[in-house]
Amino acid sequence: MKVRVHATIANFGPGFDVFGVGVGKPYDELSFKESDEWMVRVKGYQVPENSNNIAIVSAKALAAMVGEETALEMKLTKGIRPKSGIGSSGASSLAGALAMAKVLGVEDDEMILRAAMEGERVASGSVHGDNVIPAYYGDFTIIESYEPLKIWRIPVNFEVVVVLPAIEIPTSEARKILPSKIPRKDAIRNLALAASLILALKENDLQTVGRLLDDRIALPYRKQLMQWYETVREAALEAGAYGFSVSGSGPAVFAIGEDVAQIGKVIAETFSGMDIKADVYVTKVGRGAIWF
Ligand SMILES: Nc1ncnc2c1ncn2[C@@H]1O[C@H](COP(=O)(O)OP(=O)(O)O)[C@@H](O)[C@H]1O
Ligand SMILES: N[C@@H](CCOP(=O)(O)O)C(=O)O
Repeated sequence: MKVRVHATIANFGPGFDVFGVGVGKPYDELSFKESDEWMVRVKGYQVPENSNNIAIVSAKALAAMVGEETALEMKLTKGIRPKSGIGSSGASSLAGALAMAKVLGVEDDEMILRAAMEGERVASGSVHGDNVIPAYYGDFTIIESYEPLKIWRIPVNFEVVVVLPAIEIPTSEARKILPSKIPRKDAIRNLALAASLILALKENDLQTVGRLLDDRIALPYRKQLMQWYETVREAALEAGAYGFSVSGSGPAVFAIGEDVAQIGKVIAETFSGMDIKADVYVTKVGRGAIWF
């Protein structure tokens, strides 16, 4: 049995820790079977091949929730680079939870998601569901609350380009640098951007969605980790992007527009001009986890 879990764009502009959406590539794939002892083998990007692998962490969390001590033998094909900003830890966490759910016959969405978030807790030092939740559903998701877990879903299916520069930004580091308080005017601005973006999304008005891809909660502070941000953003907009922003905690960036392939090419060329190699993923949003 195999499960494929796609990358995600968390935050999606003004929705820090609340908005997220699944994208078609890259993705992790996990094959698994019940076993007498825990084992994970990894191909692709290197992550731990022991109990520190968060696919094991979340699989164990799900088994514990139902009082089982089942172990799995897993083979992880790691297609999403860690410390990328496109939900690498979230994808593997969800894959592990889904694997255990399949073996134990658990179909409760909330249980699977909460188990997956335990993997995120280990990877990033805090529980945030804005990778695992959109990775599960694929839809554009809005997390209203965690207790109780209340999620709003907006089906989406538009083109996006994700560009991943050869830079690493651990999510944990990108969260540590955030202030515990922000100016009221910035909170109000983000409220306005987020509410307006949801309405534009519901109307499939992508030009307006693009215009609203700003953020005053995390981006102003994280730019210190991405000195290149404004240069790349300007190049994307000049290439015709409706909007551009950082994916998750970065360094991956994304853009929407008429010709996302051309926009992605220009973004990669801009990085290249700074001697930074970048991978370009021209894909679509709205891709959730799939069994095959
Ligand atoms: N299966 C896994 N997939 C991704 N990261 C893993 C996995 N197992 C352990 N890790 C560790 O979790 C951390 C994930 O880093 P993080 O910055 O959260 O990635 P991302 O921002 O891409 O989600 C890394 O230190 C990585 O080595
Ligand atoms: N809301 C989180 C999202 C982290 O996403 P990742 O893909 O960088 O792990 C944050 O901004 O810290």
